[in-house]
Amino acid sequence: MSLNPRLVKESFALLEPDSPRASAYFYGRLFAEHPDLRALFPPAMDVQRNRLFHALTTVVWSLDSPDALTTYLSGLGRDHRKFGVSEAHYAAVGAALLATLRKFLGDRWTPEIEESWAAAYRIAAEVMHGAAVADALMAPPWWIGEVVGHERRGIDLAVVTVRPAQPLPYEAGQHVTLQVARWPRMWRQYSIANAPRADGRVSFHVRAVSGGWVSSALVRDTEVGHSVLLGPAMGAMTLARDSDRDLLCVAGGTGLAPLKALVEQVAADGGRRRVHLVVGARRGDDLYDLPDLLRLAAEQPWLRVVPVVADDTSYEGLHGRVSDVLEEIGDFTDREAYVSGPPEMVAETVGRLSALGLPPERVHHDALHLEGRVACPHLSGYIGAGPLLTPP
Ligand SMILES: NC(=O)C1=CN([C@@H]2O[C@H](COP(=O)(O)OP(=O)(O)OC[C@H]3O[C@@H](n4cnc5c(N)ncnc54)[C@H](O)[C@@H]3O)[C@@H](O)[C@H]2O)C=CC1
Repeated sequence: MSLNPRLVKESFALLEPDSPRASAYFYGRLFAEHPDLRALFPPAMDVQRNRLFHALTTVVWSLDSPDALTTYLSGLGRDHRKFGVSEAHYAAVGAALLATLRKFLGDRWTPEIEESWAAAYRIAAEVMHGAAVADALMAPPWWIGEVVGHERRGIDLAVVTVRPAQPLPYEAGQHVTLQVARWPRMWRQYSIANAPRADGRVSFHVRAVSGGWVSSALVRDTEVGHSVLLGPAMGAMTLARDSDRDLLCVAGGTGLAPLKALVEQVAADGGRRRVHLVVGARRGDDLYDLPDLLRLAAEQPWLRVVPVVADDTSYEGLHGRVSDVLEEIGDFTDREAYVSGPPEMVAETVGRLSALGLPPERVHHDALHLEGRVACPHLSGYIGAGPLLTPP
């Protein structure tokens, strides 16, 4: 069986307009044929449905970038260990996926397209399963963590610090999935907001969003001493090892978390790169971490923090959306850029940086999609709840 990336992409583009119905059909068929698999997923499947298509989009559009695809799928495979996914599950998901594509493409489905999808799926499943097997030799499927800090920084925002019971390996800029005792099987993604610390503690910036069960529980019902579960670290928005360029970090809201981790990493590496950290918020009082950032900037001559507020005329400082003020702040064309925040803000900022002349390989982003947020089709990343494509 051979893989033709063009056929996979073209046929997937035909399916995209029908993605909500196709996703519902996929899960319906999967659970009808394998009722035992239902127990791996959370009771509410809304986030899950987006998640499947987001992951498929990432895989399909990365078919021509084998390294990025392998990194993504390996992370996914390691992450799926926490669901107790087995090799047989991969086969069940593969069959349901092909059945879904066949049904929704109708007479546009050809034996060549089927062959290409089967090959793509087989390769993806092998990478995910292989990474999971290798990971099982050295790491647990999930980590138990004790909440050791809980700071309310606003009506709907908290900085939550957790100490994992065992060492949790990660790099600055990565994210993990997190589960609270109150909502079993409901995993949500959060970036770790600090560079690795000697005592292993990890901090998260959490905004309680409407309809966000896990984020609300973390902000409103979590106290020091509570336990949470953490999945393995994932994501490629880490410091580019082969570059010593100065950095431009552009944050929107709690998207600040991974960028703060990168800033701390630059400090841990000796502060040899200049960093401009542009921090966007809707209102002045949404700049929930500004005192800490300004303290860091006062200590570190290589760091400049630029707060920007979009919707608050009483704010005494720079006004606008982060994507619109970059040119005013400086010329960043020779820098390595990192962008994190709401999907629309990431898309706008990435577009603006490209228009300003930054080549795409120097613009890093890792669109996270937390509860209640809609995926931005051309950005990579994946949503975290139950198993995804569960495994192939
Ligand atoms: N908590 C975490 O660990 C992480 C969160 N994120 C994402 O960051 C986002 C944070 O949400 P909130 O704190 O509620 O932020 P928010 O919705 O209050 O927005 C923050 C900033 O983004 C700007 N913005 C919004 N829409 C824009 C657009 N279309 N173009 C340009 N700028 C725009 C706003 O002007 C503001 O400066 C969420 O989407 C979350 O998924 C991303 C990475 C990590």
